Amino acid sequence: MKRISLTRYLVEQQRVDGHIPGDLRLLLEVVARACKRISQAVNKGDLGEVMGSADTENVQGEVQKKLDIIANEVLIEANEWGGHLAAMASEEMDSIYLVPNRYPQGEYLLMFDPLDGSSNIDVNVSIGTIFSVMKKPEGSPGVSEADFMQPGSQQVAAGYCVYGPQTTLVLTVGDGVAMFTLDREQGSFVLTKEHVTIPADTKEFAINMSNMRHWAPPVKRYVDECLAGKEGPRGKDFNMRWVASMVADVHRILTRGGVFMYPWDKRDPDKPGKLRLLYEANPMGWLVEQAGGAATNGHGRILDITPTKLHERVSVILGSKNEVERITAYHLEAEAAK
Ligand SMILES: O=P(O)(O)OC[C@H]1O[C@](O)(COP(=O)(O)O)[C@@H](O)[C@@H]1O
Ligand SMILES: [Mg+2]
Ligand SMILES: [Mg+2]
Repeated sequence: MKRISLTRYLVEQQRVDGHIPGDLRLLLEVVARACKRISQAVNKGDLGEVMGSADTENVQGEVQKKLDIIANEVLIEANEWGGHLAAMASEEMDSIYLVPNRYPQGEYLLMFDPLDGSSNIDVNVSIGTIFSVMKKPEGSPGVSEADFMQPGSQQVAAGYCVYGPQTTLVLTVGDGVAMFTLDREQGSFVLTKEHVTIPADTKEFAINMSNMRHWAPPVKRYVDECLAGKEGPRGKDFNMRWVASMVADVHRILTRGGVFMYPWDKRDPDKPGKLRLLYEANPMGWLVEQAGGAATNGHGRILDITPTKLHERVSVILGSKNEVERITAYHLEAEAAK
């Protein structure tokens, strides 16, 4: 099979298909380079100074791991000087990061979860980086947090890099989903899957079952029906998986189908969900849609939500289309019955 590098794939997206402008291509190459560096740090594990807690908290009150901070710094350092970006936003930073004046200013906004699945770092289970790219709204002078308040449908690129047994970068620029495996000897990402497609039906669901007693009735109804198996209303047995790293759970769904849920629950009723809209739900939602799946918050399409704050949280249901539609219909039915 002909080896196609990420660089070549992106050049083809730019030149042959005209899908992306040159500066977006260069920006994506920089993000990929940063992911390679994060992958190296992850692989060092206990041999490097990368494991354990940093004994600090992020703006969301979560204890930061050393790797959360390292990954955040790697992404900023790699991206701030290239001239493609206006600003960045990250799970690990309270407010937006403006490209310093000493560097050329670009027109793109980059959002990222530098290290997703933090609780899995110390136990050597797959973790990853999630990213989303949008354009600064036209005509807006300077750059401010308001520029980031665009629905996910405005994304021009989105992806993640999963650091597992293999390091795999998964990308969409609106022309389907492609996967690139890191060839560690060559130091380059090589195209290993194109036109990724999620089957519309599945027999596998992913949810943190320990929260069952807190779920809303439509979520409980769906999972109860799955658990009832062949003898239940679905007439088939279901399997369950929960890695507790969204990147790894979504990667499985892009690879073999399934449905992933991190729904609203009544532990903290004012919080719409656990996952963040701008740098977790939006990029994953778009990837899943580009692979033929669906992504909703139980009520409507995630990509249609206009955010009101940088670290906005959202309820997430994504994956195989027919299952996501079923769970969303259960929510809408419950609402209509109120
Ligand atoms: O520990 P829980 O409740 O199962 O939550 C797991 C979820 O939290 C996350 O780890 C949140 O991401 P961060 O590690 O980036 O905060 C998701 O990746 C994952 O799906
Ligand atoms: Mg995360
Ligand atoms: Mg994180």
